[in-house]
Amino acid sequence: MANLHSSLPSYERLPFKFHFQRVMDTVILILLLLLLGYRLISFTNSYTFACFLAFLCETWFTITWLLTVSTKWTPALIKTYPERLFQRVSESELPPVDLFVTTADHELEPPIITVNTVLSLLALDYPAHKLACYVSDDGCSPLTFYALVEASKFAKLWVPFCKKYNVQTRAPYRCFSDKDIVNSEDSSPEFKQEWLQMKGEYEKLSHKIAAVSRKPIPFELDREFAVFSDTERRNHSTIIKVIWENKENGSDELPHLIYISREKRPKQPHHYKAGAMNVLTRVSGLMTNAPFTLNVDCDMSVNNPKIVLHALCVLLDPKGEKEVAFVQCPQQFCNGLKDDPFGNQMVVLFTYLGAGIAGIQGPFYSGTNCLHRRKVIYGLSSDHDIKHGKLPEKELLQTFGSSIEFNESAAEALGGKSYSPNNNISKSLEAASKVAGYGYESGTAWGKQVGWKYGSTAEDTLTGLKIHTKGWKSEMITPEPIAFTGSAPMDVPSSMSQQKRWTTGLLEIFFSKSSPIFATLFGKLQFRQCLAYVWIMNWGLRSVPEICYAVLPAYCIITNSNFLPKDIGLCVAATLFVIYNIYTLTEYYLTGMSIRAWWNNQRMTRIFAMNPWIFGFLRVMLKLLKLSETVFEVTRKEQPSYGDGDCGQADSDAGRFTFDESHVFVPGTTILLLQLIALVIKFLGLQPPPQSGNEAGIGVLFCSIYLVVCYWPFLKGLFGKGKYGIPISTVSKSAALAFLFVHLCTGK
Ligand SMILES: O=c1ccn([C@@H]2O[C@H](COP(=O)(O)OP(=O)(O)O[C@H]3O[C@H](CO)[C@@H](O)[C@H](O)[C@H]3O)[C@@H](O)[C@H]2O)c(=O)[nH]1
Ligand SMILES: [Mn+2]
Repeated sequence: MANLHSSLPSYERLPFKFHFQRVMDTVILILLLLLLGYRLISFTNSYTFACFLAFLCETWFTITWLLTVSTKWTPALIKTYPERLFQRVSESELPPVDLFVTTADHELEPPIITVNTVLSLLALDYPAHKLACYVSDDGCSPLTFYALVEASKFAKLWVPFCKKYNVQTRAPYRCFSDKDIVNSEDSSPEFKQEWLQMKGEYEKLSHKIAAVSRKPIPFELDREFAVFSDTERRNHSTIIKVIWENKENGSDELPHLIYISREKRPKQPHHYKAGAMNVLTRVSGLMTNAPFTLNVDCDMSVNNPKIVLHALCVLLDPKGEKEVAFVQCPQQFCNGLKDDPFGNQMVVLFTYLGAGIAGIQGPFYSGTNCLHRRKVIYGLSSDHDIKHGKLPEKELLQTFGSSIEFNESAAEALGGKSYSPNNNISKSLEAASKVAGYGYESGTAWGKQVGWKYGSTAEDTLTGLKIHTKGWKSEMITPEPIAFTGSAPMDVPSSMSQQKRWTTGLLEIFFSKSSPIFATLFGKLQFRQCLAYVWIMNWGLRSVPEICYAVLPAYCIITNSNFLPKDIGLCVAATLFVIYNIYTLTEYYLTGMSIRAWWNNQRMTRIFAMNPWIFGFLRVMLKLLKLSETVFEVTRKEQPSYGDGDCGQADSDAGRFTFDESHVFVPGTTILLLQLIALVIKFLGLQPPPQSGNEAGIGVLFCSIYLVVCYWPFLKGLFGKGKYGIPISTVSKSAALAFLFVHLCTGK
């Protein structure tokens, strides 16, 4: 029986079919093709510029839809069975895992957030002596360091408490905001008492951190902090501090905790997050060299303490061992505002497109919540043949740089299967400092063939794409409860800048040597996986037809012309509109979302497509013309204040649209003003006489009004005050653009 059991796979990929979706996807595709066909035929007797432009835009939308359909067509679900894993691997045989956390700015990312993430990692249900947690601080902040030192003291109480009572949510602020835990009838008085005690300790910890953040740290008082005394954020030497070392090698102690702030020098490129990840990879390679790494952003805390075991079900499975490079867990958000007002929770997107991609070559690497194989990060392809230590020394030097110690560890990781924990923590400090220096990578393969890839602000998608190109698969796992939870941007400007960065980064990849198209032609990227990558990279390109299409109704009303097809063609377009909306609404309903959430997402898709995406597109164009470089702007994270709500967000105005001075709001405001001007012209009867019976009819009017409804938050913003109002500078720019447009249309 035992044998039979041990031969069962520890994970399964279960394909399934969304029948309803397939039918609807196909119907919509057919309608789109009919519309294009009608347009082509009607061009023979009536051709107008507006119709031609509309045809081009609709062609683009049809291509986008085709990519969507292909991506969603064969969804799959991965099931993991940790109990079966233990039939094959005993607890003492479990491999070590290195944990990476990145933070970059103690103001945009308050240290208490990082602390919670780190605590949730230290408390993972996994032998502690096989874990090592490395925190990369690109902000070189003594405050972050201080917070981690204090957190490690608290961890000595917290981790045993979590394990003793099998607490499920191990990020303290989330645990303490869940009052049901302690109010439940099942909890023992002893637990309740300890819970309150822990809560008190956590409060002390957060007060300490808050107090220090209000005043400068007195470096001279504490030798530990002296290294920070003459540092500037972008000009300092490497700082590596072993905050806690698990010297006893005990499984019930705490995992190692190491703070790293890599060397930075002014004007030297540091490659943002990708650069930080490569330093983490090298330093950990010297210190613990675990065959697997788990990386999270500073705001993504563990929600399922058994997650490493679930991921290992895939990574250690005989089949997974050969095929699967990384295991990705979805990004889910615990601070979700009601009805997703800013359309950034992406629930429906993850459910359908996420499952779809999982059924092809596997999920994209999304930068966080992911377990990688170290040897794949070091550049191994799926049909590799490197045996232990077989890589010639010269090749190692050219690939991995000049550190002999690191090259030894890399050779071991590439060839070996040594799963026993290495413990060279303090001994490796000097070598570690060297590999974290800014010049270390020059002339090596870091950022190109090995490690996290440079050249895109979506380093995650690029790195994952390179791995898929080598023939590896990836798997998406969704255990119960969900693996990690984080925070989605809480306001519109942050969402906009995040969308802008994503579009920029994705489009950068599309136009580079690493483009998925080349990867399919010359590499091992599967064809439909390529289409899935093109689908997501198409965001930036889509902004152009979206904007043209939104300008068309205003143009047609102002000039009294028409861009919509006539007769049957108009029926097709109208049916398409109705079916598309009913269909998307059903998808929201099926995922348990409200009608409001559906509408918010519909309108935010239009707003994202026409605002941040176009800036992403323009930035990449400028980069291609070598006129500017792209940068990674860190998203602001909200300070958690447990006690109210799930993630501590209880602002009554949360969910209201806010604006800032950024250019990102100019296109939207202009489009809105254009529609308003057009509607005024229409209702005052100021339109010119129609040309050859082609006047702007009810359809055009409907499109214009629909856009005003989509831009309702902007309309309110025109009259709002403070951060709720669109700044005068933005309104003036948009007004100038709108009037220029009207002038060009009418010649007046
Ligand atoms: O110079 C930098 C810039 C950023 N980061 C870290 O990168 C992470 C992601 O940054 P964030 O501003 O939170 O970006 P998001 O848009 O939320 O991130 C998503 O998109 C990024 C790519 O654009 C991925 O790297 C992330 O993993 C993914 O969660 C954070 O932990 C930052 O501290 C650095 O370490 N160094
Ligand atoms: Mn983030």
